[in-house]
Amino acid sequence: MLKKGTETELTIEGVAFEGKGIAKVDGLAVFVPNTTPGDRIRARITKSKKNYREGKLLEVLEEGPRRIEPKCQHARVCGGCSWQHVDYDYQLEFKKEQVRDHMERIGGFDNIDINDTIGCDQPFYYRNKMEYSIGHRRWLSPEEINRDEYVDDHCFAAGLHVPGRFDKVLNIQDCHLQHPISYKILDFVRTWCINHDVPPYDTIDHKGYMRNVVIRNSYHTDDLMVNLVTLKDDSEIVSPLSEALVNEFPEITTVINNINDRKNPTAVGRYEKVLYGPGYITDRIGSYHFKIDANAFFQTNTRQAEELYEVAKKYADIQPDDTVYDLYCGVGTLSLFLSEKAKNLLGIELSNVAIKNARKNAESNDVDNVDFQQGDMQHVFGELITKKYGAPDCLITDPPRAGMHPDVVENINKLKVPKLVYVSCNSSTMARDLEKMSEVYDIEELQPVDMFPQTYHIETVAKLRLKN
Ligand SMILES: C[S@@+](CC[C@H](N)C(=O)[O-])C[C@H]1O[C@@H](n2cnc3c(N)ncnc32)[C@H](O)[C@@H]1O
Repeated sequence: MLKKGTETELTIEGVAFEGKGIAKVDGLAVFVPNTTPGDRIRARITKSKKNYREGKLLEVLEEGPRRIEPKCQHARVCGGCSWQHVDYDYQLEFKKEQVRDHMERIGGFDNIDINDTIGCDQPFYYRNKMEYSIGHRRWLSPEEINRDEYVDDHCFAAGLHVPGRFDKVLNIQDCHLQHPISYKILDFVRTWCINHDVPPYDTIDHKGYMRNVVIRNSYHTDDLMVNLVTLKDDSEIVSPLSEALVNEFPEITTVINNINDRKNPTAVGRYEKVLYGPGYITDRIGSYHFKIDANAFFQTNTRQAEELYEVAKKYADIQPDDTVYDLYCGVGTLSLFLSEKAKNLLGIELSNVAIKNARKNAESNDVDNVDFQQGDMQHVFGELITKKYGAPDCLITDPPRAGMHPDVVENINKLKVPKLVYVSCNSSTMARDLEKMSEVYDIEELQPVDMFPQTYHIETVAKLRLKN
């Protein structure tokens, strides 16, 4: 039954991990992306595992009540927004239920209260950075694939990689994630390169020239950066392109050229040159300003980062005598935001570059009650550091998707911190960690915040207090 390749009709009953719709056939789960509860669909089974199947949506026979028409023509193929076909209120409801499911199933917490998800005022065009790829082969549309004749996919393709395919680029015509000027700039670069015989990067043979176009814009100011990532250092190509861009789009405030001659498909070059303007943009989070260069980390949804930080600040309830720890502090944006009321704050972070930026950010904002320590949390955070900086009255932890190392969790338990705030971009690992902390700390409140509308990702802030 339901072998790979079988075509079948299914009714979607719920939503599972990564936002895929779930149907049940004789008790067996079938996961189908691009579907929503209540949809009656025709699907092809693409993966047959012992306990589940995966399917590909072929046709929606009857639409579920929460299905809407995606805004973007690329929505079903592109990896950028997997949830554009779901009405935004339902996205928020689902995200809350996903946190509940993880807390119950993984954390073992029953009947837990979870606040309604804080939604994004602007569920489209919310990103302040897009990293577009350039390739020599484009992704074909389903109609082209199903045609009986050969379709040549070689071209100057500019857009986004289809999930799991790094050799082909979806040649996008529009995008609803960043301000519309972003894809207009991309379109201009594509046309200019085609007209001037500038070759796209060939991922297989490691040849060609143009690799990425990265666009960063500021939310609070009018700064706009275009970063042209190329395989070679050739100012005869890139300088006239930069001039043409600035002439066409007076909104551009700086143009950078990152030269990446490595095979690694990153948009971070071995070195960079400033072609126009100051070489960075500036933005704010709350009242703190940040100088953001082409490769600096910065929260990608500025407005919603402020919402998230406000929740963390409220839950931290910092008092003037408090020593605060900010674990996994990145470039110190949250640390600065929280430093205002604290006696002192220590940020700890693995990345050397991020720590250097955190120190610079503190200096340029005249914040002198913060300190930053570089190192792997598992080894740095513990008795030694608390002897040096004092025991924390309040601790914020914002780990990567993998959550915290068990030794870090154990140290937090040993420290018995009066006020604890856990910020998480992955509620399943957060639930796992909170379960290990449940003998020492009580969960007082859980707040999901939607940083990435049109995707299944959800950020959650947990307020924890030491048990009496
Ligand atoms: C979710 S981000 C934190 C973002 C930051 N709090 C902010 O608001 O911008 C997680 C951070 O953890 C850092 N990180 C990852 N593994 C780490 C480790 N083993 N030790 C210390 N920091 C680590 C990453 O470099 C990253 O900056």
